[in-house]
Amino acid sequence: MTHATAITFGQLPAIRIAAPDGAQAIVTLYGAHLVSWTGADGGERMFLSANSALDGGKAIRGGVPVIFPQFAERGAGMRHGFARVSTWELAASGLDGDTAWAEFLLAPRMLAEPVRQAWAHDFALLLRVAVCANALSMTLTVRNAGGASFPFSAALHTYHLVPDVCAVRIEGISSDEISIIDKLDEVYQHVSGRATLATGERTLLLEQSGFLDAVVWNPGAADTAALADMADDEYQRFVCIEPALLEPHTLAPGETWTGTYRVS
Ligand SMILES: O=P(O)(O)OC[C@H]1O[C@@H](O)[C@H](O)[C@@H](O)[C@@H]1O
Repeated sequence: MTHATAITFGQLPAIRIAAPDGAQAIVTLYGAHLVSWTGADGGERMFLSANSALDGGKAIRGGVPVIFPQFAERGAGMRHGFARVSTWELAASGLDGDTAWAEFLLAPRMLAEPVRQAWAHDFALLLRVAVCANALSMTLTVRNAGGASFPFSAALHTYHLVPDVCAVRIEGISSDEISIIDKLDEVYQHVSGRATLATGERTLLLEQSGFLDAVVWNPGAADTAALADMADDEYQRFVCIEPALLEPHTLAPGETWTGTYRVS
């Protein structure tokens, strides 16, 4: 099996990244959206809603949406930014030892015209996705390719698959252990960058750098009922823990910012 294969996921062109040990990830070019991650042990680790659009008409509900250049409604632009609803390109792929990886690129020339006009900055976004054994690494790089500074926020909005959200325990993000009783939508600023997620099935180590903050989200029953792209009981099967850079970071011309994230 080659390490990066072009496939179709739903109706979307996608890349399957496969390591020799069996670890795999699938990333759609729409959004550079990781929609599946299986460890070498074969277990799926990402939630994807059964009701998600997979046709490029609406952001995918599940997996790892790339949030850029705006978080949620903290700004005048598109909710959670345009990166998750834009079509990226596969820039490169390879195998480093046992690790299979692929890099995805988004640049202004690839944006829909109204989107490009609404955020008229010259940038390059690069997302590197790598898998090996039971670890997933994602690195997001933002480069200012233009002549003027711009501010941005970013996040990797990870939907971790869990057997039962009530059994979830998260440590290392807040001074108290986090559990989910009902709806939770909480921002944690300046986190340590090292946390654990006990899913009830396994304990994952979550490591982040560059991303200074974390957001924990589960919509609970009431908000899920209002989400057209999520089945009513699906909130029970995921928790979002999102490495995030919430306070807009200003990049000068020629500068780059890098956020790293590893789940193992
Ligand atoms: O429905 P969206 O745009 O994908 O957003 C989902 C959630 O994303 C989270 O990051 C926000 O904190 C929530 O407030 C929001 O509801």
